[in-house]
Amino acid sequence: MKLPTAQEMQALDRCAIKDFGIPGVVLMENAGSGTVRMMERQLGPCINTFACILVGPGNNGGDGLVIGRHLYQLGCRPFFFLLVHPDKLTGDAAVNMNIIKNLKLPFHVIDSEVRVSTVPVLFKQIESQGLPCYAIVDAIFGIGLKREVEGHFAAAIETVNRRNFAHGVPVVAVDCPSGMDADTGKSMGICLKADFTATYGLAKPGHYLHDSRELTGKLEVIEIGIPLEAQERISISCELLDQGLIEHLTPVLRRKHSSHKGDHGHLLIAAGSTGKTGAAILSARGALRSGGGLVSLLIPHALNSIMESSLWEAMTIPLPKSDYMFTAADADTALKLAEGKQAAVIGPGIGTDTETADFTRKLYHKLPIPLVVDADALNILALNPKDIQKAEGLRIFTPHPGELSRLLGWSTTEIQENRLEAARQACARFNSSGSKHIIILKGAGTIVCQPGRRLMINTSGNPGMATGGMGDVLSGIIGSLLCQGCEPFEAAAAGVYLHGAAADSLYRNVRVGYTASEVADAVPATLKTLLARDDRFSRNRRSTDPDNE
Ligand SMILES: NC(=O)C1=CN([C@@H]2O[C@H](COP(=O)(O)OP(=O)(O)OC[C@H]3O[C@@H](n4cnc5c(N)ncnc54)[C@H](O)[C@@H]3O)[C@@H](O)[C@H]2O)[C@@H](O)CC1
Ligand SMILES: [K+]
Repeated sequence: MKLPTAQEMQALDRCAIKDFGIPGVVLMENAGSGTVRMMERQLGPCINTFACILVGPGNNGGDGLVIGRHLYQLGCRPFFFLLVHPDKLTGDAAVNMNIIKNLKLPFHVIDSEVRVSTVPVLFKQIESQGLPCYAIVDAIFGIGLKREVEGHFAAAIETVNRRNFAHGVPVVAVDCPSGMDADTGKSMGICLKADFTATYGLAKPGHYLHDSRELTGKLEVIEIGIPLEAQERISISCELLDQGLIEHLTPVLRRKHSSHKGDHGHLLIAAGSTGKTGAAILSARGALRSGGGLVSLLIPHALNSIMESSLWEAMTIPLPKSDYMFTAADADTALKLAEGKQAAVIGPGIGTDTETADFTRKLYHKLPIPLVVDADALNILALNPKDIQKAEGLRIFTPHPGELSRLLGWSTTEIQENRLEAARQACARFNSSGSKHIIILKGAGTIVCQPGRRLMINTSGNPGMATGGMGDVLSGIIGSLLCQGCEPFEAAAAGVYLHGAAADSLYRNVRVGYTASEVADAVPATLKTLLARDDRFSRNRRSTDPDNE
């Protein structure tokens, strides 16, 4: 699914109205009626209840008026709380206000902080008439929010968030919770906390970024009649990364019956130092568990026995001049060992010693094959970010916000509040003209971005993943997908989705306490589930295939 920014969504609306002749008021009617259908699906029938509808100054408020009218049709009594004087509403919102007046439906103007403070009292008065409250509808601001929320708007949002006057009453947000920046998910001073959000036409990036899950609640996309042709005319760069990506795992999932290990790629991993040998093991495990044919692990020679005893399936290559950490004197050997491999990973657990930094920089600049650049390798590059553009082969960077902060010189808060922009900036800075290095900005809603390509926000994953070693596993998964023949962007995106989906399979039984190695071990079953869900892979299966047993 495409995720338009506020500006792109406005362009889509305009295109539907101007190019296809669909009146805005029709789109608004569809938005409102669709939301009421969603409410009845989620909350049950609304007959013999009342609803409080907070109406803002723009078209989001107009949607709220339509919602109230449709609830009324179904036997619910709507009470409108207008945050602007009704005479100030314009366009389609004014059309709908006129209908509310003609129907003589009750409304209260709460256009000052003092008036907002009367909302709980009015609520109790309505309640005392003997009807239960069905829902509070937040139609204050949608994608037209322009600045920090202040004054009586902020007071109204705070009143709903406190909800001490309406315990247990569900809050339904219209398009996005008021106060949320639809592009970034950032709260603009204050943001309403919804239980459900009905968003129109397409979801927006903000619904998947920052802390928006807590603000948005359960999200549903309501079809409002914007023609698909309009989507083809408006360029939308951001997309949702979901299981639709499975098709890009074709090289991994479709194996010839006669395939052998040499058909599934050979990955080189440079990882580990004293105290961080686990990072190397986890990266190799991620690679092997996602179907990699062969994995060779470069390791400082004094640590080799640990690797040999822990990793049976990977080959370890002790580097002779590196004792407990990688040294520059082994860089040429490592470059030589990369010959014949399809991809490499560098960084998990290597530390940032100056010798290791020289070793890493040499590999980073000289390796001609695609290289996943992770963890300490990113911290090493951050010491001299200007050099990042000078690389022989394609690079896939996998920073978490802290690592990207060092690379970009932004604070982690700035990155978290502007995750899409941070990923775009990194893409611009790390690429020179013609290069296609990929950025994976990790965290809730991991972003995958490549110049001239799509920008994707991941939907898989859960808070249980916030524990050591998860990133090491991801680096191995992506390296392995590269080796198996996935295109770089697809390897990055599908790898991110697969990693999160494997963790989600564990999260179904436990919330916290599962480990990175368990996530790696969950990858094969996750791949099988993804395969089973996708018809393209189940078609043409023969009765003798193991899956049919
Ligand atoms: N044809 C369309 O354009 C459609 C629009 N729809 C709805 O319309 C919404 C967008 O409508 P608008 O563009 O009117 O925008 P909004 O209704 O989101 O808000 C804009 C209004 O709020 C004011 N405002 C913005 N930030 C403020 C702040 N911080 N403090 C105080 N006032 C502030 C603006 O001056 C303007 O009056 C969508 O989110 C959606 O709910 C839907 O009805 C579908 C069709
Ligand atoms: K809203």
